[in-house]
Amino acid sequence: MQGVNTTANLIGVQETPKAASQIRLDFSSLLGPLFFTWVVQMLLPIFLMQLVYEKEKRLRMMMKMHGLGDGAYWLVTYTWFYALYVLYMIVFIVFGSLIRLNMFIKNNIGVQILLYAIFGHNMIALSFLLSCFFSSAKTATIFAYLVVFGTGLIGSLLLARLMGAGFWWMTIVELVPSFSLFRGLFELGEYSFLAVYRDSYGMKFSNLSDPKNGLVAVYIILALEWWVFMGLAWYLEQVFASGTGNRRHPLFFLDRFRKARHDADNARLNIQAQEVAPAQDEAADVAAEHARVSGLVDYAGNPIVVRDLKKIYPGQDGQPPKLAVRQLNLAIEKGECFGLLGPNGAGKSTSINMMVGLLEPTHGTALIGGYDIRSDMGSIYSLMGVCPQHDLLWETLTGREHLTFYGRLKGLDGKELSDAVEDGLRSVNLWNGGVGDKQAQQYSGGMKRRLSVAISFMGDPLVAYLDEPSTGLDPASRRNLWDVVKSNKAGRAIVLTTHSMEEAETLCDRLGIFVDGRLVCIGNPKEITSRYGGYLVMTLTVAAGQESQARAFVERLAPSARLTYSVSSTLKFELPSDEVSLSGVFAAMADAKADTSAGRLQVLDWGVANATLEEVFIKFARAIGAKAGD
Ligand SMILES: Nc1ncnc2c1ncn2[C@@H]1O[C@H](COP(=O)(O)OP(=O)(O)OP(=O)(O)O)[C@@H](O)[C@H]1O
Repeated sequence: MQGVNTTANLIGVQETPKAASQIRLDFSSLLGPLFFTWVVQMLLPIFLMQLVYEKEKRLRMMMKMHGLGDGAYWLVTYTWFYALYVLYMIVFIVFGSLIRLNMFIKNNIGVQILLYAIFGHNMIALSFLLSCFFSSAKTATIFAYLVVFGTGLIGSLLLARLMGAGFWWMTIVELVPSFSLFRGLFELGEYSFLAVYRDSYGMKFSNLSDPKNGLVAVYIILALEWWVFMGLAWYLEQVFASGTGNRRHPLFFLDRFRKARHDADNARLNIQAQEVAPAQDEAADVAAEHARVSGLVDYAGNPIVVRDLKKIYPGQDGQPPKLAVRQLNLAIEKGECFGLLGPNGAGKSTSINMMVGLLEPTHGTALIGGYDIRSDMGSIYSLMGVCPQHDLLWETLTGREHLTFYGRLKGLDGKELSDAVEDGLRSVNLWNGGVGDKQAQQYSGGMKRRLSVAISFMGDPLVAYLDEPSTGLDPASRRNLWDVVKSNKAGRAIVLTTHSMEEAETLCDRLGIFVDGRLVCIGNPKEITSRYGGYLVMTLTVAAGQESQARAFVERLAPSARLTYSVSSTLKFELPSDEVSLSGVFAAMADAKADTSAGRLQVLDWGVANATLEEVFIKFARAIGAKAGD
């Protein structure tokens, strides 16, 4: 009986029915930590994607070359990210409170805001840090989503139980910021759950000192990590330099102490490089330019003065050091467009990269607007514009937005800025029909190229570098672009690299042909062709069957003439200039036409010209190729 009575007592509900009551189970408090860990971290993939995208597309480098220093970039990006995060969190908290989720309304709002505020800083710092390890925005985004969802699930399925037990080593687990966030949300959830159950208030500031409340540790961990992450991110960005420019030595912060060692390294490289590449004499025109540069005292009329610039890449895998630029001396005046020509691998990009601050010279320097590239790049960036070989554009920004952005970097503002943007769009034919207001991803290759050229002239820079500006353009677009360059020559120095001789002849006041790391000739296009061509090109069309007679005729004019082309009765010869002059050819042709004898050479058509720039270029490239093959 006793037993029955006990059972009856235990199931007393059956004996004396209990009054109906509401079940106070709060699901937002129980499941909240999982969902809220996901929601609060949802901006992490977006931040990381933007940071990696700007490195991947080399936009960081482009911004740097237009004057946006690393410090300013970090400050602007950080502030923008945090503003976005604050807005997002306001919506999150207001929405949660409006739908009366207990985690939001039972806990003190200050306690919650403090957690979200510190976590926001930590998350942005983490994005900067993670961005150092990725070179693809897609991979980085996928990774970040895995972190967001993975940490939420691990927290909910595994850690929640251990957190309640108060193990000391949970603090180590919480060094992972997402788990810290989870712990913080877990504590808020616990307090609000109990508050609902007891019909009381949730967590207040006074509860932070509760022995089992892990929120204080979370605050401290997140705040300390924020600084550690920022410091690490800054350091790794300098050392990895993935898409941001120069890669620095891991001990770069000891530069002052390393300088002597650094100079010794450069001196050693110099000696090694000289061993592999003996010095060669300069051509007369290159020597004259060298002497001109040495004699320059006032740089005002020469926005670019390059003195003894040399670049040696350290040898890798047992290879000797690579002497990429041997000794460049060059001065470019205001209003001058200087063309750098040369075969692939000649050292053009290396030279330009040193001038724009992307590479450190091994020896020598360049003065841009009077500022030294070794020490004053900050001042130089505001004086220069760059049109890189590949268009570095934000796919989702319009042409107008690009020009506005780069105009601002150059210090333009208000009406001056809007006028410069309008002029820029008009000058490159991106104004009509509202093309300038379309996103760059909708532009054709030619339009993107024209936009890149407009960017390089934004803010009226003293120096503009155009790296193969017309590559990939159709003939009409190319001519259009040439007009843009021509109309922007006044008042500035332009350095242009190109593989198109036509472009070089049309745009450049002077040219330098770069071969194997050195200038082999310098002068205006006409001078170069007449000086280095060294031969005339003669084309002759004669009556059928008179080909050998035509050859004999030309050999009488110039015994060393070389037949370069022959199709039916049309023949093309190279005549050495020291054997015959242009007037000599004209006189000989007049005699041949005046000849009325039987069996005379019947010339149906003929022409003679100096060698072209292309022929001179090929001659230099071949000479070096032959030397390399020796
Ligand atoms: N980081 C590097 N390390 C070692 N060697 C390099 C490095 N960058 C370039 N080089 C070498 O230096 C030489 C000059 O290269 P550079 O890119 O300046 O030539 P370029 O004239 O610009 O060629 P292109 O017309 O193809 O752009 C080449 O032999 C190249 O292989």
